[in-house]
Amino acid sequence: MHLGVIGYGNIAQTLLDLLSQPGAPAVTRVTLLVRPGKAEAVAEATGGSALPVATVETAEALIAGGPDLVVECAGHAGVTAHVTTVLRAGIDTVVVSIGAMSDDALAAELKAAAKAGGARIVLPAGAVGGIDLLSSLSASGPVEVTYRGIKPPKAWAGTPAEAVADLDTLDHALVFFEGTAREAASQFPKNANVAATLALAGAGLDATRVELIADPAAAGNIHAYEVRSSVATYSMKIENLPSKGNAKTSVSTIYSVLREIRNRLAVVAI
Ligand SMILES: NC(=O)C1=CN([C@@H]2O[C@H](COP(=O)(O)OP(=O)(O)OC[C@H]3O[C@@H](n4cnc5c(N)ncnc54)[C@H](OP(=O)(O)O)[C@@H]3O)[C@@H](O)[C@H]2O)C=CC1
Ligand SMILES: O=C([O-])CC(=O)C(=O)O
Repeated sequence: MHLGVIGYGNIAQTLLDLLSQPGAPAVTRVTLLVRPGKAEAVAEATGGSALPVATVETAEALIAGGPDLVVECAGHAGVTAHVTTVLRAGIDTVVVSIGAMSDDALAAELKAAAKAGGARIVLPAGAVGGIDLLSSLSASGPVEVTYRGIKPPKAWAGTPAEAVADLDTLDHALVFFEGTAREAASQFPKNANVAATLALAGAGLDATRVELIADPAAAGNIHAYEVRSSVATYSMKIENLPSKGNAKTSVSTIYSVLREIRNRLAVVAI
């Protein structure tokens, strides 16, 4: 597989490492799409990689190389800037920054581009689990979903949480946001992609209730949610290890991307 990757931050860097390990999915080369002016530095940084890595600065250059699959891990701005072009070129794209789909106009544009190009938008489970069951249940009738995203205070740095609390001195768990998944995804683009994932799999962006919590005692990034439907009721709590390179992003997100790649190449997809 020739893999295209949009962004070269925490997720992309670790993904490249994982793809270079023995037993990794059979990705034979990678093209990275980075911000204008950064290609040379990134090419230097990836020079020692076990995989051949090319670095480009435009979506046009990315698609010209003919990748078999593209993974977006460049935040909501990266989705807006590049994914439409990739989909219109007929290349399936794994969109990690799922919260970008909470913008109805952008979501419609992405879907239209995918349809025109004959490509698919793949939304990975990311840092959460149970999306298969939730998506299945949503076909059975109404589902009720309540989600709580709990992270240590430092993971909320640079977000509107700072207006509500002093994150450096917070000594108790604080619910600083209550609202819908759509509101959470747009106000916390680096922290509430899970809320959007649950919403898109289940009750929708305006019906999925979300609480966001800063908790100095949190054991990592915690995603907890309850689902009620006529067919099944379940609850889930995931305690995720934060990434070394970005405390906001759980390591499991990167393995979820790896799973999407593995399933594209495997005889048995699971
Ligand atoms: N679905 C899920 O469960 C999860 C989703 N996410 C999403 O994944 C995103 C990436 O996470 P992570 O890797 O940890 O974040 P990082 O901030 O470490 O990396 C993002 C990278 O994307 C680059 N970038 C931004 N805009 C563009 C652009 N227009 N073109 C090319 N590159 C661009 C950034 O460059 P620069 O530094 O120059 O801005 C940065 O290097 C998060 O922002 C979040 O939206 C994260 C965790 C879980
Ligand atoms: O990685 C995580 O734990 C979740 C996350 O940042 C998000 O939902 O955007």
